[in-house]
Amino acid sequence: ENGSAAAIPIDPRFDIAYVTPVTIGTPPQTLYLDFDTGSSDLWVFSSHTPESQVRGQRIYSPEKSSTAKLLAGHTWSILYGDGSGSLGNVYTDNFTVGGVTVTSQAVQTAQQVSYSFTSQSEIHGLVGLGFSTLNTVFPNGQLTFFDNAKSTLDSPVFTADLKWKKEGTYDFGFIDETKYTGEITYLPVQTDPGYWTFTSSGYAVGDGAFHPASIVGIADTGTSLTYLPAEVVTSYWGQVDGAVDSDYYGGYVFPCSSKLPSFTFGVGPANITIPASYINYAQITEGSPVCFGGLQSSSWLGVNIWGDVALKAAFVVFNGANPPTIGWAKK
Ligand SMILES: CC1CCN(C(=N)N)CC1
Ligand SMILES: CC1CCN(C(=N)N)CC1
Repeated sequence: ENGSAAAIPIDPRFDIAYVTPVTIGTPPQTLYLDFDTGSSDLWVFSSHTPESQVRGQRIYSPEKSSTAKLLAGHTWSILYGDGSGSLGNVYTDNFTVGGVTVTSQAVQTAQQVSYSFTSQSEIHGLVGLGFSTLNTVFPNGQLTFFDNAKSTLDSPVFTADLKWKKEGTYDFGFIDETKYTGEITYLPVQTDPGYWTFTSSGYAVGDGAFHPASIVGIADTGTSLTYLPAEVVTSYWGQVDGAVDSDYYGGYVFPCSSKLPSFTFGVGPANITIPASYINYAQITEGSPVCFGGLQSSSWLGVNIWGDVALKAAFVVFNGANPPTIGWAKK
């Protein structure tokens, strides 16, 4: 059975993250979760999360679900790139996204969440769509929703059609030809250590010359911005008057009134152009004349990340066949 579900920006001012409605258990409990191709744990705020750490989030209560089963003796603990994290225990239960149901999905219930999750009331947990090798459940790692659902889908794929300040979609099991233009260019995926890792063929700043390069990075729906090698981002921000890489603000900032160039990245013989508006990411605080860039340096990260700023410029196919590949199309 195939499915389709909304990817809803959690903030109307800038695309910090997208959430998608899911139902868990019997009777169904609806939560809005952050679908994250950069991790592989499915965890939720729950009746096991201390009240002091819950601030407006919906919670999953396994004790209210007739189909919930404790996965005895199993625990999990995860730390994300931005220092946030969570930990807890594990149940299996019915899990449905856009009409696709997995009847015994490992649902990791949070017993602790870090402050950045407590402070984000719109995110009720995460659905990891990375490779299951990254799953943190101990002593036995669990499968992602996609790995569990794959065999029931017409095709072992899911697609991301994220949008700038608008609702997009995640589709499961099929490729919707109405969501893209031209051809889809498929690239090989390196599945070790477990991200959707691919190699971009280069970049161009605005209408400038294309610079062939091999940029190894991950396609990551769970990261807001795009983080690329220092030489790439310095050549981009070098075209913007007043842009500086600010220690104080933690990245490239620029005068909000600046006219930004677009950014084009190569996908095999094809390319995707990120409009300037997507890179004019947000004012550093409401009403400030200083804006934070959507393109930042990856030098402190140790990995290049094609986050939402890049993904929302494309229609992206996460092909879970053997071997997996990743497809990119304009839209
Ligand atoms: C490599 C890092 C990318 C950002 N992360 C994520 N989307 N969960 C954490 C891992
Ligand atoms: C993968 C990301 C999900 C959202 N995050 C957060 N709310 N602190 C960061 C990690």
